[in-house]
Amino acid sequence: MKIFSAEQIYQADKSTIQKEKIKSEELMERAATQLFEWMHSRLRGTQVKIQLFCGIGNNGGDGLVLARKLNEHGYSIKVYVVNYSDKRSEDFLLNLERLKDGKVWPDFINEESELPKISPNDIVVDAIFGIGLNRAPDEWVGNLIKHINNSRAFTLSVDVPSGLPVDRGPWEPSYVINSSYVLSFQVPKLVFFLPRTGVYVNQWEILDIGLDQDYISNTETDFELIGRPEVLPMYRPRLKFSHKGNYGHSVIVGGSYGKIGAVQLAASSCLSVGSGLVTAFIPKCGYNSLQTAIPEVMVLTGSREKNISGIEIPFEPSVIGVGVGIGQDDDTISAFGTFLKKMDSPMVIDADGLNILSQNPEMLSDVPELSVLTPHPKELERLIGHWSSDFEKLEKAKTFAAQYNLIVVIKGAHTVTLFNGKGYVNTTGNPGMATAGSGDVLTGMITGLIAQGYSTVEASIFGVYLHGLAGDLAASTKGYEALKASTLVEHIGSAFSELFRQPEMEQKDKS
Ligand SMILES: NC(=O)C1=CN([C@@H]2O[C@H](COP(=O)(O)OP(=O)(O)OC[C@H]3O[C@@H](n4cnc5c(N)ncnc54)[C@H](O)[C@@H]3O)[C@@H](O)[C@H]2O)[C@@H](O)CC1
Ligand SMILES: [K+]
Repeated sequence: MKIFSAEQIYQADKSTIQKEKIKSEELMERAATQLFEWMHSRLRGTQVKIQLFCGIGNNGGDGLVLARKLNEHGYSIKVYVVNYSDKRSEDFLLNLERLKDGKVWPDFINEESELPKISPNDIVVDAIFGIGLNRAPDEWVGNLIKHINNSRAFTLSVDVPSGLPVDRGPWEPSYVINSSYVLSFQVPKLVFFLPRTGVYVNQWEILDIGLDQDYISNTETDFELIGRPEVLPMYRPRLKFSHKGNYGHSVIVGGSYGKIGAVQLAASSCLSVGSGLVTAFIPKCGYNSLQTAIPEVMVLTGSREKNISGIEIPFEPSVIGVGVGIGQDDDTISAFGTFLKKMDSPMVIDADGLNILSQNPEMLSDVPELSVLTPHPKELERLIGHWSSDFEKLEKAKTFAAQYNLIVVIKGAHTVTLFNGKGYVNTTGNPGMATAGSGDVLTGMITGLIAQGYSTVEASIFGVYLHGLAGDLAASTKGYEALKASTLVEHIGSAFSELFRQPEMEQKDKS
């Protein structure tokens, strides 16, 4: 699903209005009807107190239309207009009159007003600011937002949490609504998925308000949300008359004394994702344990006992995954540098492989083009330097990826794969996956997909999605805390099956 910028959303809005020859107030009515139906289907007339806080723009207008509909259906409502400016939008004013026609008189809140009482049992509708926010809210509006957050009431945000800009970080982090649920119009917003801004969004859902489909499908976006519909077409089915030679020979280079497990995890996940053959290249100390742990994996060792000091692979591998558990011994660093110079087909680089690159940036130009780098935030910072917001991080990482023609996979709650100026935002995974070895599994999976003929960018997007899905399936039986990286590997098979599972038909109760 495409992730639009605020500007593109306004454009989609305009294009819908022109094409359908409707007025903007009709689009607002349509949007707010969706909001109302969402609430009504859940509340079914329950007499809970609903407090609606509406700004003076179109987000506030949506709130007023919702208030009118809730009132018409007998809900117990209280409407506040957060009067932060006298530049009221036309559709806001129109709907204010319509609300009054229904005998609902909103209270106007301004700088001097007392903060209204909100009980934890109330429902708050947050329609103060939408995507039009373009500067920090005034202090008194910020205080109202803090007051709503402190109330612990269930807070339903219209389109976006108020105070959260969609194309940058917030000016003042405490002046943003902590939403229990965001009902966002038509398209998801990038800020929902980034670590510093996603914290304001507990749950979100998209409401389809019928914006112009031609505009949506013909418009290129900088970011895309990756779910099942996006990865399914990437899947390459295994053929009946195929043999292991059709699915590539992966090599995992890594390991050092005490860190052979990293290679074990990467190699076994590489096999489980379907690589035809897997060879591990490790220092001698890991030979017995690795051969014993995974009989399917072939093992080559270097000349040293505890670390890698030279990398010789006596055949032409389909792809190489390098760096897991490799350590940063001086000889390992120079062996890695020589290896990069020698190789010209893309590889997957992780962990200490990345740390070596950040400490020896001259090696970056030897990394084969279209290789995949899989940093977690600390490793990324070592590579590209410090950032002050998620947006700056993404820009810097994009520039870095473009400079060396690489794919950069920024690991996190919503892993973002960056390639060719575009970001692919993953939707699978859970906090149980924040555990030792989880990244080694991802490296093995991406490597194993490349071995089978997936392009390096597809392998990254698909691998990240499957890795998260395996984690979600593992968490459904193990919970978060007990989830180990090896459990992830065990669930790779079910993750593939899950991709093709048809949603169960709803059973109709005939009794
Ligand atoms: N295309 C869509 O998706 C639709 C959008 N609609 C709604 O329209 C919203 C956008 O409406 P608007 O463009 O009117 O903007 P907002 O309602 O988000 O903000 C209102 C106005 O306040 C001003 N403002 C911005 N920051 C401020 C600040 N810190 N202090 C004081 N004033 C500030 C700006 O002039 C802004 O236009 C969306 O979020 C959505 O809720 C819906 O009505 C219908 C369709
Ligand atoms: K809002």
